[in-house]
Amino acid sequence: MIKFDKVVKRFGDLTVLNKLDFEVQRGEKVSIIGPSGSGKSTVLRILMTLEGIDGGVVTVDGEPLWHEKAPDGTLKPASETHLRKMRTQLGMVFQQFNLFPHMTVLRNITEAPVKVLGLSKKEARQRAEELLELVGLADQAQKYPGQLSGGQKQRVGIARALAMRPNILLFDEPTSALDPELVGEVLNVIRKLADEHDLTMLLVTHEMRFAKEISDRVCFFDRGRIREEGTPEELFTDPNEDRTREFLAAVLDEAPGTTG
Ligand SMILES: Nc1ncnc2c1ncn2[C@@H]1O[C@H](COP(=O)(O)OP(=O)(O)OP(=O)(O)O)[C@@H](O)[C@H]1O
Repeated sequence: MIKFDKVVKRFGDLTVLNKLDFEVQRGEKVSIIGPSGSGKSTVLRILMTLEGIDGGVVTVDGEPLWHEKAPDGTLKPASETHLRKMRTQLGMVFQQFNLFPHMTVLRNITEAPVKVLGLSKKEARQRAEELLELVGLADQAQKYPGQLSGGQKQRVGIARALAMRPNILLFDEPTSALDPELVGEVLNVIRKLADEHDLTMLLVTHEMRFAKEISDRVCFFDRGRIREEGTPEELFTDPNEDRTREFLAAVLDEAPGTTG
């Protein structure tokens, strides 16, 4: 469903992704863990077409994301039309929620389906109401984001991403801006999605216990490459690489209550 083939990403002199090879199968739930600055969020931002690439090819559901096939079969840089089309396959849940503060919860969720997918207001509203039910916020539709707790805002963020019916859902540290007592309610919603839907999910997280619980596979990122990957049992219980072991020891030591 997702393939990074020798992908290079630079910011000025800094090479953030260094010929990254990475794949996610359809329906797979994959977590990315790793030290700060290792390029985890950049992978999601590239998929969301928020950042371009400097080398290699990214493929989503068999089609190049940042390229288009020319008539002679070669790849040329993607047009805005191609990017817009590809973008509809992906939804993203952001660390800082990114809700529109001047719109009600309902409008936050209906806006893109109406504007981008061309749904009627009625259809979009019906879809939004179902999703608010799913995330446990059916009674908050007319509130503004400023009237909600962080956990509620993030659940709206999840409903908003799902309203576009993406095939792939990306989570960028969805609980790291939340007070500890609000983390659980957001993780419960993500857990429910993982259990009940065949969405492909890619999650960047510092919640080690959660990554262990919901992932089919965990990838340890270090300096723009996958240093080690495996099932949660393999990676958390018996990592092969010293670097993985050091990282896990440090994070598990730092916050045993949330990461253990
Ligand atoms: N727009 C940008 N301009 C310049 N440098 C950037 C930009 N975005 C990210 N970087 C740098 O790229 C590197 C990787 O960033 P990225 O956000 O992908 O890391 P990360 O692994 O998600 O880290 P964290 O866990 O702290 O969020 C960092 O050194 C960051 O400072």
